[in-house]
Amino acid sequence: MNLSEIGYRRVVVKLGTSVLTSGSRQLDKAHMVELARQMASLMKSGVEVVLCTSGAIAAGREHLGYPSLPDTVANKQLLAAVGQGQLILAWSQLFSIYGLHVGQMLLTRADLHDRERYLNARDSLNALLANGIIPIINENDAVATNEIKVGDNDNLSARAALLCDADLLILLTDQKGLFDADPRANPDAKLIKQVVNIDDSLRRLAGGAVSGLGTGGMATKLQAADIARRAGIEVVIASGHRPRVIQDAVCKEAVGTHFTALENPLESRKQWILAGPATKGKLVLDSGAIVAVTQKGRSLLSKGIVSVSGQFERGATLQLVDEVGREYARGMSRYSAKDLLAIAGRHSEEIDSILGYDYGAAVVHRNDMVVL
Ligand SMILES: Nc1ncnc2c1ncn2[C@@H]1O[C@H](COP(=O)(O)OP(=O)(O)O)[C@@H](O)[C@H]1O
Ligand SMILES: N[C@@H](CCC(=O)OP(=O)(O)O)C(=O)O
Repeated sequence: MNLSEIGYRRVVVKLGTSVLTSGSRQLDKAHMVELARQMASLMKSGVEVVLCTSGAIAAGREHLGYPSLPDTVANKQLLAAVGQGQLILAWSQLFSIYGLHVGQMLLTRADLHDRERYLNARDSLNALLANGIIPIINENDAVATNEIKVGDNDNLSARAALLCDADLLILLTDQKGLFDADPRANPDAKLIKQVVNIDDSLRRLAGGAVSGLGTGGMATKLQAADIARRAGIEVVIASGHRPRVIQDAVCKEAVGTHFTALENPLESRKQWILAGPATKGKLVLDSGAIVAVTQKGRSLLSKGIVSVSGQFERGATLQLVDEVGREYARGMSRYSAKDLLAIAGRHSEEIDSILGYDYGAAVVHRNDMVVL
């Protein structure tokens, strides 16, 4: 099957501890290599893959010989700190069999909420993918306190899917998908193949049960599915041990539980820009830039900026106005006010020599802009 005809460009695959350990106390490398093979084959067919992997705590326990440590946050951080190195080493070795490099990204909630860090994380992800390198994401457990923790990798993978503008999120676990009751407690539970609406009755089915080493159970997978499908991303929950599971999910075969996406991503991003944080400043555009932005669907370049007002950092939402103050568009700035004061009216190619760095030619990228 020709994957480009299927239409998925970018896929986030989340692997739970239950999949990586196959229910044992150690990383099941024989199984991990098979998952790496499937992901590598997608990359070679032109579908970009972002891997969100759990397993650091399990790998840390294994590496230290299963120490009997009290169940405290600090000890989990200790295990994650030891295990993350082992985990990324394993993935790096397994993907190298297929000629692929990996890049590690350890994130926390704080990185995804702060607009500047969000943009930086997004740029790193895109840079890795643009160079054919698989981004491997996990929560930065060793530094994350409860306030800044996402807390579970299901939610983290959904946020990563939004971050990289994926069109499919695959959550792999130790069950065939979402059942109408916890299959561990109810052997007669039935697989739900299609979900079009996530409501309280569905959330009740997800219960609170968690596999031996997992975090959150189906409840966090449903939260993740809801976040992703509201942003226009399709979601599949399936068994990480089903043969060809990743490839089949990408080929739209009936695999596990499929969640229909609600809206298209652009609409949802527009809503975020309009309903998100208050605007922090204004950019006055010249007439050419106004035509480019409002009629030609272009990004805003520094050349078309006449003046800058407000104090803001990279990532702030700004109003794009004309010389009499009429607002034409709103969008997220890739440069701070200080940077923009220096580069306004200048050609994009000069940015690096003026600032000593550059975040790309677009000051407000098309994808981060709403034309009013
Ligand atoms: N309705 C349900 N359908 C499927 N699994 C459920 C359901 N309710 C609870 N679960 C539990 O969720 C567990 C998977 O979550 P978790 O242990 O966090 O795995 P992972 O490590 O893959 O994230 C399953 O082993 C299962 O017992
Ligand atoms: N960040 C932790 C995993 C947290 C988590 O959500 O685990 P899981 O439910 O197995 O996906 C780790 O690497 O051990």
